Amino acid sequence: MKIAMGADHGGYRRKEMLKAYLEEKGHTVVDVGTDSTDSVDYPIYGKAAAKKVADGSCERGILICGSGLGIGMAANKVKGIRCAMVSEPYSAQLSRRHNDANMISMGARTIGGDMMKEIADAFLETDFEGGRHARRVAMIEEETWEK
Ligand SMILES: O=C(CO)[C@H](O)[C@H](O)[C@H](O)COP(=O)(O)O
Repeated sequence: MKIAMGADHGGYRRKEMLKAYLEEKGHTVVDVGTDSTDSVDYPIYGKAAAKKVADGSCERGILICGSGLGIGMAANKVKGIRCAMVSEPYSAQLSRRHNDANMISMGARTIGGDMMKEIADAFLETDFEGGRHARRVAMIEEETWEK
């Protein structure tokens, strides 16, 4: 699978580790940076990776910052992106089964490396169930929505 990856300085080392793991498993990673632990602004990398997923050049995206929160919020501002902020594999699996998430974000300051690998595997190996969930995902994607 072709996967967009992005991180800020807080997530840089984990991104490198996870990129190597995913490439070893046969995935292709499109790395939008950052490329060091020098301080940067996470929205740049969250949005850059999200655009790769939104324009179809990557099938999924994985983001890492200090908490996993801000970089995921930034990604979700890009139309067509459903980025789930996750910290364990079951939520990653459900984000695919029920929400058709096309990106996840994780926190390097809260999640260990081995757990990140398990989360990434769950995210990448789980299919969307469709059915009633497709209706709900379509509602998320509506431009305007009234109760
Ligand atoms: O999600 C974040 C912010 O909402 C991330 O944790 C950032 O990595 C964090 O804000 C970076 O903080 P720093 O003190 O500038 O390293």
